[in-house]
Amino acid sequence: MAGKIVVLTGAGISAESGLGTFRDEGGLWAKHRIEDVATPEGFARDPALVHRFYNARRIQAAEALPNAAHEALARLQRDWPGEVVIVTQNVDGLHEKAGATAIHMHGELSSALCYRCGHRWPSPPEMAPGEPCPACHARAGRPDIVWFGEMPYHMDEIADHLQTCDLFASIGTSGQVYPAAGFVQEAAYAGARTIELNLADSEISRAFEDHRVGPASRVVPQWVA
Ligand SMILES: CC(C)NC(=O)[C@H](Cc1c[nH]c2ccccc12)NC(=O)[C@H](CCCC/N=C(/NCCC(=O)O)S[C@H]1O[C@H](COP(=O)(O)OP(=O)(O)OC[C@H]2O[C@@H](n3cnc4c(N)ncnc43)[C@H](O)[C@@H]2O)[C@@H](O)[C@H]1O)NC(=O)OCc1ccccc1
Repeated sequence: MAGKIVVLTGAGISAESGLGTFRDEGGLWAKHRIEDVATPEGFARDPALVHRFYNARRIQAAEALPNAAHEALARLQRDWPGEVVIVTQNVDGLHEKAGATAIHMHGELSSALCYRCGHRWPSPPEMAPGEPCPACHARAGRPDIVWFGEMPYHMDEIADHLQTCDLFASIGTSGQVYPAAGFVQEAAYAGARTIELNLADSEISRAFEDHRVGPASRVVPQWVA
């Protein structure tokens, strides 16, 4: 019986598609204060600033194309005789553009959320403060993104997959943000083999049995083949 594979992806898998990572040279967090643009407190303080930040990323992501790493994972998900679950920290839609399905634990740029009634709807390219909710009509629209201090999405489903996978792979993530950075321990503890594919060592490289170092567009297709 072919094993079950869980693949965790981070910003590094989309870097070669032209979408900046967070912590690398000239990354998003070098240009923006996390407290201002990626916390509920920052949104309450200055929603216009937060919308500008996500509007720019939403337009960039809409124009971006998946690279060979996204395509290789879509192929693996299609052709592997066992189950392949992609859990992504990314808010871009590049896994889906490559034909794969992914669990978005930190939300999606293409979705808007009403913080009054919880309704979700396809986000307009540009959101503005007081975005009206099409369900309750409150002017309470926000980017459907998990900010720091907020509970990530689909955590129960993800926990089940980590408990039942035979192989856990991590691609393009620095391992600095929890709970995602703790997934390798959960999977290893449940008996899974573990592999990290990254451009450089991460905060959690020691937790992995196997490593492939290099750009995702090269090492992921090689690993899948
Ligand atoms: C800074 C850190 C210490 N803080 C946290 O972890 C906090 C607090 C916290 C919780 N538990 C803890 C335990 C210890 C310490 C702190 C905490 N966590 C939270 O607040 C989380 C919510 C965190 C989510 C925040 N939102 C994001 N993103 C959406 C926004 C947006 O996109 O704007 S986080 C964001 O940063 C994270 C890290 O980014 P990466 O994707 O890894 O990117 P990065 O730039 O860092 O690294 C890129 C990597 O790629 C590599 N690379 C570059 N180019 C390539 C290339 N070409 N090929 C291959 N690899 C490449 C580089 O070498 C590098 O390694 C990702 O998750 C990403 O989504 N919520 C929460 O904990 O809720 C309660 C809770 C309680 C119980 C159980 C569950 C929950």
